[in-house]
Amino acid sequence: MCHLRDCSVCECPEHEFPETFKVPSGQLPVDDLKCQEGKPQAMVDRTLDKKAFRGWMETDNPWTYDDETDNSEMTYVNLLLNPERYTGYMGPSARRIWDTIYKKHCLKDLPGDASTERRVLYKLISGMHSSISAHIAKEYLLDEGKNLWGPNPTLLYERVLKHPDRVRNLYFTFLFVLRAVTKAGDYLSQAEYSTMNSLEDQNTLSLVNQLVNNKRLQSACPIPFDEAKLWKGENGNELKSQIQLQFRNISALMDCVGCEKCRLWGKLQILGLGTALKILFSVDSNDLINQSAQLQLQRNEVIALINLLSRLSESVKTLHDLAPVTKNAMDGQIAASSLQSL
Ligand SMILES: Cc1cc2nc3c(=O)[nH]c(=O)nc-3n(C[C@H](O)[C@H](O)[C@H](O)COP(=O)(O)OP(=O)(O)OC[C@H]3O[C@@H](n4cnc5c(N)ncnc54)[C@H](O)[C@@H]3O)c2cc1C
Repeated sequence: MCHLRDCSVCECPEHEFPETFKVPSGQLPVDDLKCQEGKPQAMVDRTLDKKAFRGWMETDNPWTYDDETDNSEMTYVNLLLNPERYTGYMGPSARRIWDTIYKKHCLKDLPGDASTERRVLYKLISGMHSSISAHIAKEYLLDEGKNLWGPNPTLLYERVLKHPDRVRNLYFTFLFVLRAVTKAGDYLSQAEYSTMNSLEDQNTLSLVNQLVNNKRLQSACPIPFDEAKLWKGENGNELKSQIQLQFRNISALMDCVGCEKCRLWGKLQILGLGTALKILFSVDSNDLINQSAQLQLQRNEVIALINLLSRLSESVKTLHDLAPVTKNAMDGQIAASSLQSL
């Protein structure tokens, strides 16, 4: 389905796996009574303290297809070595995935009276789609023989810039995810970023704090998205269950993406969106006291959320950087075709 080597994912060699993330084979789970010989005093005290972050949990996310907990088939990949860019994945297989998402899951051609919530789901998927297209356009294989990579402004124009709704949806998704990250700010700034590499871990924590406590960002965009307005209708809960099911189906569909690297980024970004949905719609915004107590995230969810925000913000920047170049290129093409038709 993909004709390029660039479609494959390079996994981290064994020695690069963070020690703390390794699951030793054959080890009994910590709460297995057999390994504590049935002694109650040997049980781990799991009382939760008042801090926002209370250790990594394996809590179910109602928005995602549940395979994000550690299992033996999981491996570690360095995302920096596997950038999201052009892979050559296209044609009927890729088209079928997008079509299934939009058509089967009733996201496209929404009737005029479709609920705001359904529109939100459509915009989130469309925004993520625009972002994927922007990354393909930013790093495109211009000459396969020479292995020459660079921007492809025409592709960006055709797939994103020419469609103002796709641009708007990218901004919408960016703001939605930004709101989720800032709402979970307390939790994220207390999470354990422990990989046994103390320098990297300190750096990660410092970067997370800079992001969630960024004064310029807070004043420029105090409430990027107001989630309190949703699910207020008569059938709010029923609608939420329906939309959760739709999103879970979309999340499961990511396993069918026939290009390894696209699947990696597709799954990661859908998990990031599912995490944003969980933060915004599983935590009561009015209950400030219990807000942090209600939130439980898995390590993979945090990784996916932050990476999704990074992808979306890079895509917004790509649009800004390439839009003028694109305009010149398109003006040139239009001028050339007008000359031809004279
Ligand atoms: C999950 C996933 C991840 C992928 N990741 C990569 C990748 O990393 N690298 C790579 O090279 N390819 C990737 N692909 C393939 C890529 O997205 C395209 O499918 C492929 O490049 C062919 O593009 P296309 O021009 O046929 O249009 P597509 O992007 O396939 O779009 C199909 C149709 O969807 C509609 N559409 C397009 N954009 C939007 C939007 N923003 N909002 C609403 N509707 C829209 C249009 O009707 C369009 O004709 C991925 C595909 C999937 C499903």
